[in-house]
Amino acid sequence: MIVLDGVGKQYADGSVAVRDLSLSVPRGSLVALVGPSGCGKSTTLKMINRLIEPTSGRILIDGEDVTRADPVELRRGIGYVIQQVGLFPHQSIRENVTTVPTLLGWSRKRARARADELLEMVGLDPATYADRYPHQLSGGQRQRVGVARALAADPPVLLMDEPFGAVDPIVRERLQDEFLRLQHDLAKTVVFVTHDIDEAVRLGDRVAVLASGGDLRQYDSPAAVLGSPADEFVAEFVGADRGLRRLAVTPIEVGDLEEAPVVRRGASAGDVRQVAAGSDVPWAIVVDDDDRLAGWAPAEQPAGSDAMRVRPMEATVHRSATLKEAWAVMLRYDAGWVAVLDDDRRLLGVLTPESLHAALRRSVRITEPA
Ligand SMILES: Nc1ncnc2c1ncn2[C@@H]1O[C@H](COP(=O)(O)OP(=O)(O)OP(=O)(O)O)[C@@H](O)[C@H]1O
Repeated sequence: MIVLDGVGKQYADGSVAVRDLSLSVPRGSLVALVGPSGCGKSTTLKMINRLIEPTSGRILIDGEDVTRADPVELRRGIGYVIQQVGLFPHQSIRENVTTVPTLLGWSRKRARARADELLEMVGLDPATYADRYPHQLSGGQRQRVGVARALAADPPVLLMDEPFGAVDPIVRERLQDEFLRLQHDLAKTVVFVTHDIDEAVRLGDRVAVLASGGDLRQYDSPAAVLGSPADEFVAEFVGADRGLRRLAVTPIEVGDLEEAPVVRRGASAGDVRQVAAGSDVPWAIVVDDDDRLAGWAPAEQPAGSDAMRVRPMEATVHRSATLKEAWAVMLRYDAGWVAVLDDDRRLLGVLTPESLHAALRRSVRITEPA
């Protein structure tokens, strides 16, 4: 756990970058510091690893005051990833990744094995990339190396300063996804600086919105920052389209789902008509004997045959999807509803535009401050 306790930084010229910031970052969670340019995000981050010395307050990592620690020792326990990666141009990718392990006196063999493991982990095949030099990589690949290097000595804490800021939006999204997957497995304590609210709500377990001078205006879950901004500044910063953004950070919950009329595979056209008549939709979902989705059947079945006509069901999402993904699927298939499935493609229920709206409202009620 990282605790900032009344931390401040006044530069020698008298300018105050951070006035009085208190914030706790729970162990294993990712906190995104977000705010407009010049509000003190980078200064705050650099005070944690003492690239900048605070002029007031205390910073504790697992109860230990960082200002009492030896700065070099301290930095070895803290991974640091910055936008312009800062790879050494004349060293191979493998050598870059093993910088800290080498400083720590690891054997060549162990450091090499670790580098290969990490390159693999960030999606770079070591056989292809380990012996290349930084200029032989794309911007996105260099950022991955930056992440691998920061993780090399398996530090419990990671500080990331706009790490994906220098790449185009599509690569950035891919890097964010990859990083989320890594973080899911590694559960580092991460402080992540960005000026991009979308990135902050996508990655952060919690989001800290800062105004000029490191003034903490809201520190909350992404859904709460978007759904109930603490003041005008936060509302403006998260944007007028925050409602749309909320879709992306609100997961589907089984309680949000509606029940749909269901028939088993092998049912007759008459069964479909009967089941649909008992509900207010002109269709039924078809499942097999294990409740797995098999398709859907329109209530209007061809005349003259009692065999049920089943159509393939494409508008589906996994239960781990967000409301945004569900909405996108609904639009893509021009469907009035999507089926929500578990890992075994068993039907959990359906989501309609109405239930989607209700789910969004629910998410704000839950996260609204008491
Ligand atoms: N060495 C310095 N001397 C004086 N003032 C500084 C110094 N470094 C930063 N500042 C000022 O401190 C304030 C905070 O800077 P900081 O880099 O922390 O902002 P930031 O929120 O990370 O901004 P950005 O998103 O633009 O990187 C700014 O007003 C900046 O001009």
